[in-house]
Amino acid sequence: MTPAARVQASIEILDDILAGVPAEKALTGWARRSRYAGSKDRAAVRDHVFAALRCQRSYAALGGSQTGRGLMIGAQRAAGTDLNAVFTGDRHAPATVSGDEEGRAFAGDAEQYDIPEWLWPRFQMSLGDQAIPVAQALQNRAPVHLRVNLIKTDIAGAIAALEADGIQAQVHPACDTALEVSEGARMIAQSSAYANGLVELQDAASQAVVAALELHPGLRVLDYCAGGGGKSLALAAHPGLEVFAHDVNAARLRDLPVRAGRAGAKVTVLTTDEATRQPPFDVVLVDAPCSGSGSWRRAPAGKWALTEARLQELTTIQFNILNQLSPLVAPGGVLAYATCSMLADENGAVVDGFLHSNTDWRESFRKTWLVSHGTDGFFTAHLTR
Ligand SMILES: C[S@@+](CC[C@H](N)C(=O)[O-])C[C@H]1O[C@@H](n2cnc3c(N)ncnc32)[C@H](O)[C@@H]1O
Repeated sequence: MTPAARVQASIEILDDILAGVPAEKALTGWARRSRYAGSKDRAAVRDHVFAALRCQRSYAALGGSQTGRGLMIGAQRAAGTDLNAVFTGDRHAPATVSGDEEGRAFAGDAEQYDIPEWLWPRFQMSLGDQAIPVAQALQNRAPVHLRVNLIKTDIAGAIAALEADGIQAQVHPACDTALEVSEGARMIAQSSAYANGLVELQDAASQAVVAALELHPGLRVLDYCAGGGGKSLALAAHPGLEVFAHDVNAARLRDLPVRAGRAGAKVTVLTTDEATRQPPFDVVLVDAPCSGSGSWRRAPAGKWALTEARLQELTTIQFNILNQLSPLVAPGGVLAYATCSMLADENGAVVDGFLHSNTDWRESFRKTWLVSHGTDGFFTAHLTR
Protein backbone atom coordinates (compact mmCIF):
# COMPACT_ATOMS: atom_id res chain seq x y z
CA MET A 1 0.00 0.00 0.00
CA THR A 2 1.17 3.54 -0.70
CA PRO A 3 1.30 6.02 2.21
CA ALA A 4 -1.77 7.70 0.70
CA ALA A 5 -3.68 4.41 0.52
CA ARG A 6 -2.90 3.81 4.20
CA VAL A 7 -4.36 7.24 5.01
CA GLN A 8 -7.49 6.42 2.97
CA ALA A 9 -7.88 3.12 4.83
CA SER A 10 -7.49 4.98 8.15
CA ILE A 11 -10.21 7.44 7.10
CA GLU A 12 -12.64 4.58 6.48
CA ILE A 13 -11.78 2.83 9.76
CA LEU A 14 -12.11 6.09 11.71
CA ASP A 15 -15.55 6.66 10.16
CA ASP A 16 -16.60 3.22 11.45
CA ILE A 17 -15.26 4.04 14.92
CA LEU A 18 -16.99 7.44 14.96
CA ALA A 19 -20.21 5.59 14.04
CA GLY A 20 -19.79 3.50 17.22
CA VAL A 21 -17.74 0.45 16.17
CA PRO A 22 -15.07 -0.37 18.81
CA ALA A 23 -11.57 0.48 17.52
CA GLU A 24 -10.18 -3.08 17.63
CA LYS A 25 -13.24 -4.45 15.84
CA ALA A 26 -13.05 -1.77 13.14
CA LEU A 27 -9.33 -2.50 12.59
CA THR A 28 -9.83 -6.26 12.44
CA GLY A 29 -12.79 -5.87 10.06
CA TRP A 30 -10.69 -3.74 7.72
CA ALA A 31 -7.74 -6.17 7.87
CA ARG A 32 -10.07 -9.07 6.96
CA ARG A 33 -11.52 -7.19 3.98
CA SER A 34 -8.05 -6.07 2.84
CA ARG A 35 -6.04 -9.20 2.20
CA TYR A 36 -3.58 -7.13 0.10
CA ALA A 37 -2.47 -5.27 3.24
CA GLY A 38 0.82 -6.66 4.63
CA SER A 39 1.90 -6.55 8.27
CA LYS A 40 3.70 -3.20 7.79
CA ASP A 41 0.55 -1.71 6.23
CA ARG A 42 -1.59 -2.98 9.09
CA ALA A 43 0.85 -1.58 11.65
CA ALA A 44 0.99 1.82 9.89
CA VAL A 45 -2.80 2.04 9.62
CA ARG A 46 -3.19 1.09 13.26
CA ASP A 47 -0.75 3.84 14.24
CA HIS A 48 -2.67 6.42 12.16
CA VAL A 49 -5.99 5.35 13.70
CA PHE A 50 -4.78 5.38 17.30
CA ALA A 51 -3.00 8.72 16.87
CA ALA A 52 -6.25 10.19 15.52
CA LEU A 53 -8.23 8.74 18.43
CA ARG A 54 -5.82 10.19 20.98
CA CYS A 55 -5.88 13.59 19.26
CA GLN A 56 -9.52 13.62 18.19
CA ARG A 57 -10.35 17.16 19.28
CA SER A 58 -7.25 18.91 18.01
CA TYR A 59 -7.18 17.03 14.70
CA ALA A 60 -10.88 17.77 14.11
CA ALA A 61 -10.19 21.49 14.65
CA LEU A 62 -7.15 21.43 12.36
CA GLY A 63 -8.91 19.29 9.74
CA GLY A 64 -12.22 21.16 9.68
CA SER A 65 -14.53 18.29 10.71
CA GLN A 66 -15.07 15.45 13.17
CA THR A 67 -15.01 12.78 10.47
CA GLY A 68 -12.40 10.23 9.47
CA ARG A 69 -11.34 12.54 6.68
CA GLY A 70 -11.27 15.63 8.90
CA LEU A 71 -9.15 13.78 11.48
CA MET A 72 -6.64 12.58 8.90
CA ILE A 73 -6.39 16.05 7.31
CA GLY A 74 -5.84 17.40 10.84
CA ALA A 75 -3.17 14.75 11.46
CA GLN A 76 -1.24 15.80 8.36
CA ARG A 77 -1.50 19.48 9.35
CA ALA A 78 -0.40 18.73 12.93
CA ALA A 79 2.65 16.89 11.58
CA GLY A 80 3.38 19.71 9.14
CA THR A 81 3.41 17.30 6.19
CA ASP A 82 2.41 18.28 2.65
CA LEU A 83 -1.33 17.59 2.35
CA ASN A 84 -1.21 17.66 -1.45
CA ALA A 85 1.27 14.79 -1.51
CA VAL A 86 -1.24 12.50 0.26
CA PHE A 87 -4.69 13.84 -0.65
CA THR A 88 -4.01 13.47 -4.39
CA GLY A 89 -7.30 12.02 -5.64
CA ASP A 90 -5.32 9.23 -7.34
CA ARG A 91 -6.50 5.63 -7.23
CA HIS A 92 -6.66 4.40 -3.55
CA ALA A 93 -5.63 7.88 -2.29
CA PRO A 94 -7.99 10.33 -0.53
CA ALA A 95 -9.66 13.03 -2.67
CA THR A 96 -7.92 16.40 -2.95
CA VAL A 97 -8.58 18.88 -0.13
CA SER A 98 -11.20 21.51 -0.91
CA GLY A 99 -11.44 25.11 0.27
CA ASP A 100 -14.12 24.30 2.85
CA GLU A 101 -11.76 21.92 4.62
CA GLU A 102 -9.73 24.72 6.15
CA GLY A 103 -8.68 24.21 9.73
CA ARG A 104 -9.46 26.72 12.45
CA ALA A 105 -7.63 28.12 15.47
CA PHE A 106 -8.00 26.12 18.70
CA ALA A 107 -10.84 27.29 20.93
CA GLY A 108 -8.66 26.85 24.04
CA ASP A 109 -6.14 24.63 25.85
CA ALA A 110 -8.54 21.71 26.34
CA GLU A 111 -9.07 21.47 22.59
CA GLN A 112 -5.41 21.98 21.72
CA TYR A 113 -4.26 19.33 24.21
CA ASP A 114 -7.11 16.89 23.60
CA ILE A 115 -8.87 16.81 26.93
CA PRO A 116 -12.69 16.83 27.18
CA GLU A 117 -13.87 20.38 27.95
CA TRP A 118 -15.77 19.43 31.14
CA LEU A 119 -12.70 17.62 32.51
CA TRP A 120 -10.10 20.33 31.89
CA PRO A 121 -10.70 22.27 35.18
CA ARG A 122 -10.43 19.03 37.22
CA PHE A 123 -7.42 17.97 35.19
CA GLN A 124 -5.71 21.28 35.99
CA MET A 125 -6.73 21.06 39.64
CA SER A 126 -5.32 17.51 39.87
CA LEU A 127 -2.08 18.15 38.01
CA GLY A 128 -1.22 21.81 38.55
CA ASP A 129 1.73 22.84 36.41
CA GLN A 130 1.93 19.31 35.00
CA ALA A 131 -1.54 19.56 33.37
CA ILE A 132 -0.27 20.57 29.93
CA PRO A 133 2.79 18.24 29.89
CA VAL A 134 0.55 15.35 30.99
CA ALA A 135 -2.10 16.18 28.36
CA GLN A 136 0.64 16.41 25.71
CA ALA A 137 2.06 13.05 26.78
CA LEU A 138 -1.44 11.57 26.41
CA GLN A 139 -1.45 12.77 22.77
CA ASN A 140 1.46 10.43 22.02
CA ARG A 141 1.92 6.70 21.80
CA ALA A 142 2.71 4.85 25.04
CA PRO A 143 6.13 3.27 25.40
CA VAL A 144 6.33 -0.52 25.61
CA HIS A 145 7.53 -1.77 28.99
CA LEU A 146 8.39 -5.25 30.16
CA ARG A 147 8.68 -6.72 33.63
CA VAL A 148 11.66 -8.99 34.09
CA ASN A 149 10.47 -12.13 35.84
CA LEU A 150 13.05 -12.60 38.58
CA ILE A 151 11.80 -16.15 39.19
CA LYS A 152 13.39 -17.14 35.89
CA THR A 153 16.15 -14.67 35.09
CA ASP A 154 17.78 -11.37 36.00
CA ILE A 155 17.91 -8.02 34.20
CA ALA A 156 21.02 -8.84 32.16
CA GLY A 157 19.66 -12.28 31.26
CA ALA A 158 16.36 -10.83 30.07
CA ILE A 159 18.05 -8.13 27.99
CA ALA A 160 20.30 -10.75 26.36
CA ALA A 161 17.40 -13.13 25.65
CA LEU A 162 15.38 -10.31 24.09
CA GLU A 163 18.35 -9.26 22.00
CA ALA A 164 18.67 -12.81 20.68
CA ASP A 165 15.04 -12.43 19.52
CA GLY A 166 15.87 -9.12 17.79
CA ILE A 167 14.35 -6.92 20.53
CA GLN A 168 16.32 -4.07 22.12
CA ALA A 169 15.40 -3.09 25.66
CA GLN A 170 16.93 -0.88 28.32
CA VAL A 171 16.48 -0.57 32.08
CA HIS A 172 13.68 1.86 33.03
CA PRO A 173 14.28 4.05 36.08
CA ALA A 174 10.73 3.77 37.48
CA CYS A 175 11.23 0.24 38.80
CA ASP A 176 14.08 -2.25 39.31
CA THR A 177 12.33 -4.92 37.24
CA ALA A 178 11.27 -2.63 34.36
CA LEU A 179 12.66 -2.51 30.82
CA GLU A 180 11.66 -0.13 28.05
CA VAL A 181 11.66 -1.60 24.55
CA SER A 182 13.35 0.63 21.99
CA GLU A 183 13.26 -1.72 18.98
CA GLY A 184 11.27 -4.77 17.93
CA ALA A 185 8.22 -4.17 20.18
CA ARG A 186 5.93 -5.84 17.66
CA MET A 187 7.91 -9.09 17.96
CA ILE A 188 7.53 -9.52 21.74
CA ALA A 189 4.48 -11.78 21.67
CA GLN A 190 6.31 -14.18 19.31
CA SER A 191 9.67 -14.02 21.12
CA SER A 192 11.08 -16.96 23.07
CA ALA A 193 11.88 -14.63 26.02
CA TYR A 194 8.12 -14.01 26.33
CA ALA A 195 7.05 -17.61 25.59
CA ASN A 196 9.47 -18.90 28.24
CA GLY A 197 8.19 -16.49 30.88
CA LEU A 198 11.36 -14.42 31.23
CA VAL A 199 9.40 -11.21 30.63
CA GLU A 200 5.81 -10.01 30.90
CA LEU A 201 4.28 -6.98 29.21
CA GLN A 202 3.63 -4.54 32.04
CA ASP A 203 3.98 -0.79 32.39
CA ALA A 204 6.85 0.34 34.65
CA ALA A 205 4.53 2.28 37.00
CA SER A 206 2.24 -0.73 37.31
CA GLN A 207 5.33 -2.66 38.44
CA ALA A 208 6.37 0.18 40.74
CA VAL A 209 2.99 0.04 42.52
CA VAL A 210 3.84 -3.53 43.56
CA ALA A 211 7.49 -2.68 44.28
CA ALA A 212 6.36 0.09 46.66
CA LEU A 213 4.88 -2.54 49.01
CA GLU A 214 7.03 -3.81 51.85
CA LEU A 215 6.99 -7.53 51.11
CA HIS A 216 8.79 -10.31 52.93
CA PRO A 217 8.55 -14.10 52.98
CA GLY A 218 5.56 -15.55 54.76
CA LEU A 219 3.11 -12.72 54.02
CA ARG A 220 -0.35 -13.53 52.68
CA VAL A 221 -1.26 -11.07 49.96
CA LEU A 222 -4.61 -10.63 48.21
CA ASP A 223 -4.86 -8.85 44.85
CA TYR A 224 -8.58 -8.10 45.09
CA CYS A 225 -9.18 -6.37 41.71
CA ALA A 226 -6.75 -8.56 39.83
CA GLY A 227 -8.15 -8.22 36.29
CA GLY A 228 -5.81 -10.15 34.00
CA GLY A 229 -3.50 -10.71 36.98
CA GLY A 230 -0.52 -8.55 35.95
CA LYS A 231 0.05 -7.35 39.51
CA SER A 232 -0.66 -10.80 41.00
CA LEU A 233 2.19 -12.17 38.88
CA ALA A 234 4.49 -9.33 39.91
CA LEU A 235 3.65 -10.09 43.56
CA ALA A 236 4.22 -13.82 43.06
CA ALA A 237 7.74 -13.11 41.80
CA HIS A 238 8.63 -12.16 45.40
CA PRO A 239 10.06 -15.20 47.19
CA GLY A 240 7.99 -16.77 49.93
CA LEU A 241 4.77 -14.78 49.50
CA GLU A 242 1.43 -16.52 49.42
CA VAL A 243 -0.46 -14.72 46.63
CA PHE A 244 -4.22 -14.80 46.08
CA ALA A 245 -6.07 -13.22 43.15
CA HIS A 246 -9.72 -12.20 42.96
CA ASP A 247 -11.83 -10.22 40.54
CA VAL A 248 -15.55 -9.57 40.63
CA ASN A 249 -15.53 -10.52 36.95
CA ALA A 250 -14.14 -14.06 37.13
CA ALA A 251 -13.80 -14.23 33.34
CA ARG A 252 -11.01 -11.66 33.53
CA LEU A 253 -8.90 -14.14 35.52
CA ARG A 254 -9.33 -16.88 32.91
CA ASP A 255 -5.80 -16.63 31.46
CA LEU A 256 -4.06 -16.23 34.82
CA PRO A 257 -3.30 -19.94 35.41
CA VAL A 258 -1.61 -20.18 31.98
CA ARG A 259 0.33 -16.96 32.55
CA ALA A 260 1.36 -18.12 36.03
CA GLY A 261 2.49 -21.47 34.57
CA ARG A 262 4.60 -19.68 31.97
CA ALA A 263 6.13 -17.47 34.67
CA GLY A 264 6.77 -20.35 37.09
CA ALA A 265 4.69 -18.43 39.66
CA LYS A 266 2.07 -19.64 42.12
CA VAL A 267 -1.17 -17.65 42.44
CA THR A 268 -4.34 -19.00 44.05
CA VAL A 269 -7.54 -17.71 42.47
CA LEU A 270 -10.37 -17.02 44.93
CA THR A 271 -14.09 -16.46 44.37
CA THR A 272 -15.68 -13.52 46.22
CA ASP A 273 -17.06 -15.92 48.85
CA GLU A 274 -13.70 -17.59 49.32
CA ALA A 275 -11.90 -14.24 49.63
CA THR A 276 -14.20 -13.10 52.42
CA ARG A 277 -14.03 -16.45 54.26
CA GLN A 278 -10.20 -16.55 54.27
CA PRO A 279 -8.30 -15.53 57.40
CA PRO A 280 -7.24 -11.87 57.23
CA PHE A 281 -4.48 -10.97 54.77
CA ASP A 282 -1.26 -9.11 55.58
CA VAL A 283 -1.62 -7.06 52.40
CA VAL A 284 -4.76 -6.39 50.38
CA LEU A 285 -4.08 -4.63 47.09
CA VAL A 286 -7.08 -2.81 45.64
CA ASP A 287 -6.22 -1.87 42.05
CA ALA A 288 -9.60 -0.25 41.77
CA PRO A 289 -11.77 0.23 38.70
CA CYS A 290 -11.15 3.81 37.56
CA SER A 291 -11.33 6.24 34.65
CA GLY A 292 -8.05 4.79 33.34
CA SER A 293 -6.79 8.33 32.73
CA GLY A 294 -3.22 7.08 33.23
CA SER A 295 -3.57 4.66 30.34
CA TRP A 296 -5.56 6.78 27.89
CA ARG A 297 -2.61 6.58 25.47
CA ARG A 298 -3.29 2.86 25.10
CA ALA A 299 -7.09 3.07 25.28
CA PRO A 300 -7.97 6.54 23.98
CA ALA A 301 -11.70 5.79 23.66
CA GLY A 302 -11.86 5.98 27.46
CA LYS A 303 -10.78 9.63 27.37
CA TRP A 304 -13.74 10.66 25.25
CA ALA A 305 -16.25 8.29 26.90
CA LEU A 306 -15.69 9.54 30.46
CA THR A 307 -18.49 11.77 31.77
CA GLU A 308 -18.87 13.72 34.97
CA ALA A 309 -21.58 11.29 36.09
CA ARG A 310 -19.37 8.25 35.40
CA LEU A 311 -16.47 9.82 37.29
CA GLN A 312 -18.77 10.37 40.26
CA GLU A 313 -20.01 6.79 40.01
CA LEU A 314 -16.41 5.50 39.94
CA THR A 315 -15.41 7.43 43.04
CA THR A 316 -18.39 5.94 44.89
CA ILE A 317 -17.39 2.43 43.78
CA GLN A 318 -13.77 3.08 44.85
CA PHE A 319 -14.83 4.34 48.26
CA ASN A 320 -17.20 1.39 48.74
CA ILE A 321 -14.58 -1.21 47.78
CA LEU A 322 -12.10 0.26 50.28
CA ASN A 323 -14.71 0.18 53.06
CA GLN A 324 -15.82 -3.31 52.14
CA LEU A 325 -12.26 -4.66 52.11
CA SER A 326 -10.79 -3.06 55.20
CA PRO A 327 -12.05 -5.93 57.44
CA LEU A 328 -10.05 -8.40 55.30
CA VAL A 329 -6.77 -6.81 56.40
CA ALA A 330 -5.01 -8.33 59.43
CA PRO A 331 -4.16 -5.97 62.32
CA GLY A 332 -0.91 -4.21 61.39
CA GLY A 333 -1.44 -5.18 57.77
CA VAL A 334 -1.67 -2.90 54.74
CA LEU A 335 -4.63 -1.94 52.60
CA ALA A 336 -2.94 -0.74 49.41
CA TYR A 337 -5.16 1.39 47.22
CA ALA A 338 -4.14 1.94 43.59
CA THR A 339 -5.60 3.36 40.39
CA CYS A 340 -4.26 3.87 36.89
CA SER A 341 -5.59 7.41 37.09
CA MET A 342 -4.04 10.81 37.67
CA LEU A 343 -7.29 12.52 38.73
CA ALA A 344 -7.37 13.69 42.35
CA ASP A 345 -11.08 12.79 42.60
CA GLU A 346 -10.21 9.09 42.25
CA ASN A 347 -6.98 9.18 44.23
CA GLY A 348 -6.27 11.48 47.17
CA ALA A 349 -9.94 12.39 47.58
CA VAL A 350 -11.03 8.74 47.88
CA VAL A 351 -8.26 7.95 50.35
CA ASP A 352 -9.00 11.08 52.39
CA GLY A 353 -12.69 10.17 52.40
CA PHE A 354 -11.85 6.68 53.67
CA LEU A 355 -9.56 8.02 56.41
CA HIS A 356 -12.19 10.56 57.42
CA SER A 357 -14.78 7.86 58.04
CA ASN A 358 -12.33 5.25 59.41
CA THR A 359 -10.46 7.12 62.11
CA ASP A 360 -8.55 4.01 63.32
CA TRP A 361 -6.75 3.90 59.95
CA ARG A 362 -3.81 6.05 58.89
CA GLU A 363 -1.88 6.58 55.69
CA SER A 364 1.76 5.44 55.62
CA PHE A 365 2.64 6.01 51.95
CA ARG A 366 1.31 7.89 48.91
CA LYS A 367 2.72 8.27 45.42
CA THR A 368 1.58 9.39 41.98
CA TRP A 369 3.24 8.52 38.67
CA LEU A 370 2.61 10.84 35.73
CA VAL A 371 2.61 9.99 32.01
CA SER A 372 4.79 13.05 31.49
CA HIS A 373 7.56 11.18 33.36
CA GLY A 374 7.63 8.21 30.99
CA THR A 375 5.23 5.64 32.49
CA ASP A 376 1.48 5.18 32.56
CA GLY A 377 -0.19 7.40 35.13
CA PHE A 378 -0.70 5.61 38.45
CA PHE A 379 -1.50 6.35 42.07
CA THR A 380 -1.06 4.32 45.21
CA ALA A 381 -1.60 4.85 48.94
CA HIS A 382 -0.87 2.45 51.79
CA LEU A 383 -3.34 2.41 54.66
CA THR A 384 -2.72 0.74 58.00
CA ARG A 385 -4.32 0.56 61.41
C1 LIG B 1 -7.90 -1.51 37.00
S1 LIG B 1 -8.56 -3.06 36.70
C2 LIG B 1 -7.39 -4.15 37.40
C3 LIG B 1 -6.13 -4.31 36.60
C4 LIG B 1 -5.20 -5.39 37.14
N1 LIG B 1 -4.98 -5.29 38.56
C5 LIG B 1 -3.84 -5.41 36.42
O1 LIG B 1 -2.82 -5.11 37.02
O2 LIG B 1 -3.85 -5.74 35.25
C6 LIG B 1 -9.86 -3.11 37.85
C7 LIG B 1 -10.52 -4.47 38.02
O3 LIG B 1 -11.44 -4.36 39.10
C8 LIG B 1 -12.50 -5.25 38.85
N2 LIG B 1 -13.62 -4.83 39.71
C9 LIG B 1 -14.56 -3.90 39.48
N3 LIG B 1 -15.38 -3.78 40.55
C10 LIG B 1 -14.94 -4.66 41.46
C11 LIG B 1 -15.37 -5.03 42.77
N4 LIG B 1 -16.42 -4.45 43.33
N5 LIG B 1 -14.67 -5.97 43.40
C12 LIG B 1 -13.59 -6.55 42.83
N6 LIG B 1 -13.14 -6.26 41.59
C13 LIG B 1 -13.80 -5.32 40.93
C14 LIG B 1 -12.74 -5.15 37.37
O4 LIG B 1 -13.37 -6.31 36.87
C15 LIG B 1 -11.32 -4.98 36.84
O5 LIG B 1 -10.79 -6.20 36.41
